[in-house]
Amino acid sequence: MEATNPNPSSMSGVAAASAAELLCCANARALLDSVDAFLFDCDGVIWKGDKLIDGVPQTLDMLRSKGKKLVFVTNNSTKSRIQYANKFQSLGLSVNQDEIFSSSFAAAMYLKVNQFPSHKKVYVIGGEGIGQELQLAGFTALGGPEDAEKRAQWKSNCLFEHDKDVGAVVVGLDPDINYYKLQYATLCIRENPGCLFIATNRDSVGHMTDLQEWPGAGCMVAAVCGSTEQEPIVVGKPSTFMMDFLLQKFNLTTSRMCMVGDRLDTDILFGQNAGCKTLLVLSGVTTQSTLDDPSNSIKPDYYTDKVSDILSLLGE
Ligand SMILES: O=C(O)COP(=O)(O)O
Ligand SMILES: [Mg+2]
Repeated sequence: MEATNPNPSSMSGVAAASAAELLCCANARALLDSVDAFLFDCDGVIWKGDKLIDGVPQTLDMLRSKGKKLVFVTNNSTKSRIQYANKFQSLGLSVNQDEIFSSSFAAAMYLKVNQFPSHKKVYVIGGEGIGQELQLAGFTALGGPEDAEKRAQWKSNCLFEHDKDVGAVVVGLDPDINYYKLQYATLCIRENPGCLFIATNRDSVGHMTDLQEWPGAGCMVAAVCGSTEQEPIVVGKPSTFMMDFLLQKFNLTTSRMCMVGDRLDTDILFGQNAGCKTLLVLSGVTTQSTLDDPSNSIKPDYYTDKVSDILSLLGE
């Protein structure tokens, strides 16, 4: 089975030439006038864990009232699109499932567009969201939350069995990762001929709760890279794989879109890779000093503290 990396160049980093501009009244107005759609990252932009960031509902309402299309693109794979729609609703935001693009959905769509055979199975290191999206796409998922309590046994004359029909391993954020899952995924990738290794994303850390950052999917992916000595196909940001779905769904032009995110190496690079305008918010994992550090080559077009600055700067 052949499958290609959806966007190999995206991992190398694309440096924007000019320095980021602080968002102000004048450029906020110009930005609003020059785009038809805003793509929002979620963790660190819309919410932190289960806590909404101040001013988000009013800002989204204002943008919608001006006829802007709003789309939500998250690398957090723990939920499916249906589960995300419920989360938005529980936070008082009315967002349709069709407006949400999660890396869990991207993993299932990657298999679909690459015609992954339906008789093959997918082993998952990750949360419920990946399994749900795989099922909705007609695939059989193994592992995930079901293997949360399993223990690998080191006993002589005892072979760790794995399913030879697993044709892909998907690795995402998994708070219940364990040695059993690592052995399972490793055997599939190393021993099942042609088995794909797909990563939902490689974020180093994220605001899984409102008060602090936690290890992201990058560390789960790194564990499997370590044991298999293979590099994964990454379907989440900064790969533009999800962008293709988004553009198919909504009739949008990338140069008239603005990606709003809190990470440089995923969100801002994703926006730049696709040819969108980019706005970094400092309400998540990136600090002003990281942005300004001479070693940082990823410069957004604009930056500001938080999403609701758009509202206040426009005097709405
Ligand atoms: O939680 C993560 O790993 C990243 O999620 P985000 O893309 O919504 O910021
Ligand atoms: Mg984020």
